Amino acid sequence: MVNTQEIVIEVKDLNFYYGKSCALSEVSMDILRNQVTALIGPSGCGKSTFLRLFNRMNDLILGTRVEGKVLLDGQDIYGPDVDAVQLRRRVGMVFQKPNPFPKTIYENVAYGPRLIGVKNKTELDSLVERSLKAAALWDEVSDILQNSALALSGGQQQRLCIARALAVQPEVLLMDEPTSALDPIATARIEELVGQLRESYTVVIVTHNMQQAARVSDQTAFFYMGQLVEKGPTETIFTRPSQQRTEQYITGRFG
Ligand SMILES: Nc1ncnc2c1ncn2[C@@H]1O[C@H](COP(=O)(O)OP(=O)(O)OP(=O)(O)O)[C@@H](O)[C@H]1O
Repeated sequence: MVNTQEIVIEVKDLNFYYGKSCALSEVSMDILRNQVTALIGPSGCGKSTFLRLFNRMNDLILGTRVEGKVLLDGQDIYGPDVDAVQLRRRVGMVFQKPNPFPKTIYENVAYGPRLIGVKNKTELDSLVERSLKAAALWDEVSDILQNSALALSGGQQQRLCIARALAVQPEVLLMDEPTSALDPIATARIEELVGQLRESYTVVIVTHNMQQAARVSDQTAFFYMGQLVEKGPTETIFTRPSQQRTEQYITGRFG
């Protein structure tokens, strides 16, 4: 039985800067294992910046600076001895627009495992199958694994990107508006998939769509102008938020 109150990521007194501009201020938050946490808030409030802290993607942007701590399983991921490439194996990411490599479906999923040294064909085949099954794509592609990934539909490409992220067996999966480029049917499939992923992974998802946050997440965090206004069980945030600003946002009074 999974302990759903176990903390996987702990953020403490975090400030984040793009040059001199402070994008996140004094944020402290726990992310619970095997739960889906949604990050919501108006455009520019810092959701994506916050998400990208967890796999140090912001490091790739020149002039950025982090103060405070981000602990993954108790280890400071901004510590001097942390290898960001290793970290990104443990904390996978899926982006707004599906971005498969211009390779076969099989190669897209096998890419990560190959990079970390999996060479055995049987082992690779089984990892590819397992990852595609976990991403709810196997039934649609098992006969066409050698076809180009670019020939798949947008929704299938996004599930392939999820399979690619899962293939290196991460602990945490970050999703930055993963359905914003998809039609309603493809969106519904990804939402259903997110619900299944929580059984094996911890998911943190940025979404502009409040109905989506309400449908898929266990926990919701509301950000406003670089600050965490409040975070709690999704049902509570959407029915009895403790802050007036949260209520105004979720009832559509500002966006
Ligand atoms: N690469 C960057 N360089 C400088 N400032 C940035 C950069 N990326 C984001 N910002 C600024 O940081 C703040 C937070 O941006 P962020 O993209 O995290 O917000 P967001 O809530 O995800 O917005 P959206 O919902 O529009 O994607 C904004 O003021 C934005 O202009």
